[in-house]
Amino acid sequence: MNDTDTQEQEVVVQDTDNVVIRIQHLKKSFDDNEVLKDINLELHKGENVVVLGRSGQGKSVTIQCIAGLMLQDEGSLEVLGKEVKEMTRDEIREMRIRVGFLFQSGALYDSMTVKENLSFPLTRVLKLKDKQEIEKRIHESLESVGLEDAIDKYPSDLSGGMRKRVGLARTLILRPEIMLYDEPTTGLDPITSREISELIVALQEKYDTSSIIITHDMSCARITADRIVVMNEGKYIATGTYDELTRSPDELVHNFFK
Ligand SMILES: Nc1ncnc2c1ncn2[C@@H]1O[C@H](COP(=O)(O)OP(=O)(O)OP(=O)(O)O)[C@@H](O)[C@H]1O
Repeated sequence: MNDTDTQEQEVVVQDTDNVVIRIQHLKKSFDDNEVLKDINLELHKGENVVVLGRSGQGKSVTIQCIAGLMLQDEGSLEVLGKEVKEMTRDEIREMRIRVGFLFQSGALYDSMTVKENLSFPLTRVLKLKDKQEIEKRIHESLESVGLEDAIDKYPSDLSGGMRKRVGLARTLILRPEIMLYDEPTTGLDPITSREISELIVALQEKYDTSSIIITHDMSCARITADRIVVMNEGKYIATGTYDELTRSPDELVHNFFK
């Protein structure tokens, strides 16, 4: 092997280590509705990528494929070094612990208190039995979203922003390495939306997670994104920082930043 070969090999190894999600030529249709036509994306460790796109473009379908909730028709989707379609049931289960998914609704159980909502993933998913450990994790995760006082409340007693925070705490309690956010600020007023966006960044720094954030909220995109990809008609048509895309000559891209 000569010097050039060695250098090339080193570059490839570094790149692989750093990529936590790699999507190549992903395609997905529902009957004759071709939703994902050719999706390509690499999410690097510690990176926050925002996916922007008009309604119905397939942003949610993409993250549902990543989370193993939906199977693609074609293409490759590697999460934490493993091809999702080749994972066994146990591997999918393990992947869903390592990849946290925050749904638009926050998906809290209304009949349970905040504490019960948070202990649920610990006892059901992680099968933790140690009461002290469970209490410790619940307090830690509520503290990280600034909501320790809400521990005995029911979701119906909380504001929309507080419910989002509890949803975040419940996802983070499993200590995921990757976070998938489906429109985390939808339905919130601009100030609360800004607080949630800032919290996403603070938590990403605290727990060293990597994130994909789907949003229509340009303020959320500006605050959270290291990099933005713009999706249109089943493809990613542009990628760059918020500032770079603001200057894009492409009209479709530019329309988001007006
Ligand atoms: N399970 C499903 N069965 C059939 N069609 C589906 C299914 N899930 C999504 N679709 C279709 O895929 C397309 C993309 O939906 P998706 O929810 O991913 O869009 P989106 O870009 O996330 O939109 P929004 O921003 O409004 O949430 C839509 O036409 C939708 O009807």
